[in-house]
Amino acid sequence: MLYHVAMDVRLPRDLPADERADILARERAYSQDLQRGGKWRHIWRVAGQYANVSIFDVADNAELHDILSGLPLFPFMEITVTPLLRHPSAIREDDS
Ligand SMILES: O=C(O)CC1=CCC(=O)O1
Repeated sequence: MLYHVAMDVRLPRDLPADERADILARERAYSQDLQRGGKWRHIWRVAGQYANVSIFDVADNAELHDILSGLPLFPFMEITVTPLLRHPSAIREDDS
């Protein structure tokens, strides 16, 4: 199943710099591992915001929840999930 996931990052201003750097490094590694595995298909920065829009390709709601709740930044993000399905007018064969 495909999901559109919007993540808004809200890191506390008083988070110590070393903790911030550690969380961001772990977030990057976690995300890139899932991208290599094909479950995190796309990640886009939202211009002008500390936010991203991502497309996940996972088995079901439970797998998506496990992935999202495992994000090192999970405690510091507002996440909005929108399930997707193929549009009847779509012509690309590789987007479902
Ligand atoms: O910077 C972000 O948008 C948060 C994030 C999610 C995966 C990643 O590497 O950074």
